[in-house]
Amino acid sequence: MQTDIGKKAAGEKAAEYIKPGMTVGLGTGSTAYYAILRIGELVRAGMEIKAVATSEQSEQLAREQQIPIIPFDKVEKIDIDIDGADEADAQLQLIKGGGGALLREKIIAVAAKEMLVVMDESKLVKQLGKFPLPVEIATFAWELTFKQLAASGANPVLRLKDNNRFVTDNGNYILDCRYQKIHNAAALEAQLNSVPGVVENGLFLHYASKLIIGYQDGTVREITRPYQGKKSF
Ligand SMILES: O=C[C@H](O)[C@H](O)[C@H](O)COP(=O)(O)O
Repeated sequence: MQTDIGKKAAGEKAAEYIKPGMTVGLGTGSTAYYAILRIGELVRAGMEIKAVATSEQSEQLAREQQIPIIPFDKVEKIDIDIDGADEADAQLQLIKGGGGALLREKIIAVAAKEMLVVMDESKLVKQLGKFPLPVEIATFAWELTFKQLAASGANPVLRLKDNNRFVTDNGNYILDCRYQKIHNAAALEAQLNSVPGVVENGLFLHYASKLIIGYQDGTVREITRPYQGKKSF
């Protein structure tokens, strides 16, 4: 598939930032997939790193690739998190969670010193919001959480998979909220977080330090945010 050329280029480029001794956050999705494959090659060639995964799917792939996954009580730092995005703007604000991994992804992104976002060119937008914003919610009385979000103008849709309710790795549901355009992402994030039953939202506003954008001709472009003094723990 042609778009995979861009995803592959971005994923493989991100792996170049990994140095021996690092602890690496492994993202989720079809672009992070290529980064994990490349990291697997580096590990099998002798590079010593440790990793944590943002989903069960990525953890399984990492284990297949012989990437050492460490338990969270052994994590002393996370040097780099490499993850995909569903949308990103030039300010490095993101929508994530198209694959349902947003909660674990945000926990790792917050903990990491650097977050490298890998994506193909189709994900770069002027304004966030065309991609429906994933909001992870508790299953308890989810219908009431749904109504609260609907009343706030979120136009939520309960995510399904094979005609059943989609359930995240954490046992929650996802509401895909259709805003079309998000004018004030920070205000929206605060509003969503104030609704009881909302576990996490897919807005990642302050975490990415670099976008690595892959193009269909196999080239990449990087957009870097000035260092913000982010420390792991
Ligand atoms: O929940 C999934 C993640 O946020 C993914 O990183 C995001 O959906 C992008 O995935 P992909 O690279 O497959 O488009």
